[in-house]
Amino acid sequence: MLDDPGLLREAALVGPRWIEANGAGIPVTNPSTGAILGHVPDLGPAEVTEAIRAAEVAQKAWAARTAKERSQILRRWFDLMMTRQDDLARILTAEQGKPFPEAKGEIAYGASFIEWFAEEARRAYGEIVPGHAPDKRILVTKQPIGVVAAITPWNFPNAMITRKAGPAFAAGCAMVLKPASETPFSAIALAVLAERAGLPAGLFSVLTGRSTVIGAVLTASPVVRKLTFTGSTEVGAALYAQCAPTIKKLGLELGGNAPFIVFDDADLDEAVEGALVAKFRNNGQTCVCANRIYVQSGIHDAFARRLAARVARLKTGDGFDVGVTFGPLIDAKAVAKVQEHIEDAKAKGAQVLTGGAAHELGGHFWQPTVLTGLTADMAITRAETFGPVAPIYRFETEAEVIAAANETEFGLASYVYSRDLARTLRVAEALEAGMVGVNTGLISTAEAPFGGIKASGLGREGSRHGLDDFMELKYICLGGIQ
Ligand SMILES: NC(=O)C1=CN([C@@H]2O[C@H](COP(=O)(O)OP(=O)(O)OC[C@H]3O[C@@H](n4cnc5c(N)ncnc54)[C@H](OP(=O)(O)O)[C@@H]3O)[C@@H](O)[C@H]2O)C=CC1
Ligand SMILES: O=C(O)[C@H](O)CS(=O)(=O)O
Repeated sequence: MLDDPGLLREAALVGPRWIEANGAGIPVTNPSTGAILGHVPDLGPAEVTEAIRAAEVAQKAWAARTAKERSQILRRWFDLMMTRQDDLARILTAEQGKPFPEAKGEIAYGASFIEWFAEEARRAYGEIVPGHAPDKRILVTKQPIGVVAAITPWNFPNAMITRKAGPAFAAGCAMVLKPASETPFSAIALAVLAERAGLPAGLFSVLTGRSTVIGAVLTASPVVRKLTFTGSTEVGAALYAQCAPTIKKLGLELGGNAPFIVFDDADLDEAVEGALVAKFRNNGQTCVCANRIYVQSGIHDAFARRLAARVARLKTGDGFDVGVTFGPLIDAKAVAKVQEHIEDAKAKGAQVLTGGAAHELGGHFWQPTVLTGLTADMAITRAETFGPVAPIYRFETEAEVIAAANETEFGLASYVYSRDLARTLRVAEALEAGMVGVNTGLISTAEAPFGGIKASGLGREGSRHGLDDFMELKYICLGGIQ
């Protein structure tokens, strides 16, 4: 099914060498059909150590190259990703389930981070600061952190890797990556293309196997100077603690519980379209998804009716079928969590406007659902659903909805719809979140700093700030200048 079959490798990359699964190891299944797509090796501590050592050697030579050379290789990697966009999307849909057009969109989004940091690579400027004494001069330079470990999730199996690999390689770092067990083939295909682009051997490893085994070696190694993780807050906190003894720099992109706020004066059609994107992109399996939809009383009923009608017209099915908007959820555990949130809400008084039950296709498919009559005491209010459920809450005043929106341990994304400029700025400034979408439900782009506060994480990915997260400032004090 691929134009370039060499992109689908049942193997892991350990430093310069590929280790084949040879039909054994960890099976990778298609969440839509349950079919086994292939296997990847179940690597142990020895291979992780080998990858770290290879990274340490390769990183020094890589950092010694000019920024322009690093930029040119990253640019070639971007070009190869876009040339093979369809194949990368086919692999992604097969192992993650999202509809093929949406998978193609992720490849373009993921590639945009390599393109962006190919450009940023040549902008790691330092400073010369006026000295504090006549005979002193102050130089401030930037140097790569060194060997970086990355651990990434299954929901964006391409973009969550390139959002880290782009700045890491641009800065002059090496990367040892452990992708999610559900979606390793997207990561392996990226490594195949990186080799073709000229990324030096040993600079980029892709390790497959048990996450606790690989994570234990990565977090304990003093050679690994940074851990960059995207995934749940629970795992992020555990990794944070595991990194403490070696004082690593950390990048944590964790869970979310985004409020989506619609005021009476909002454009109704725009707010409904924005809610559709913010809630249902990737079947709701996105950390920036609208997890709570607050609608002011005056527009509440019209908004709820419109959103439910819009959702009910969309198609659920296999990601390769034409016209499908909603693919499967990633696994049975995800389906159970969606069902649990809906049943708890209904038991506490919520009403189902559309959906609300498993899809007739069975398996990991769920009917896209819109609920009204939600209240603060429900499980869906406190926890991230990570599925196609739109819970609508009614509110009266601005003060009330800001308090409700901020009543969460998370602080990643948030959204506000209003045509009152003063109000949108007041609310955007008051929301406890790293990112705010104003009259839009789609905010993620390589040009902007992506990240959260509170239990949603540390650091930013993308933008001109993203490169600094992979660099160290070095202060050089020149004395004796008479
Ligand atoms: N802030 C953001 O940008 C994003 C946040 N997320 C959050 O992630 C969650 C869903 O993704 P999900 O993949 O289930 O998250 P998990 O945290 O379960 O897994 C993420 C990654 O961590 C690995 N992992 C799990 N446990 C350990 C461990 N003890 N040591 C080392 N590695 C470990 C997993 O490996 P394995 O697959 O082998 O278990 C996977 O590669 C949601 O909460 C979502 O909000 C997801 C994407 C983006
Ligand atoms: O939720 C995630 O995994 C991503 O951060 C989603 S996004 O970058 O496409 O918004």
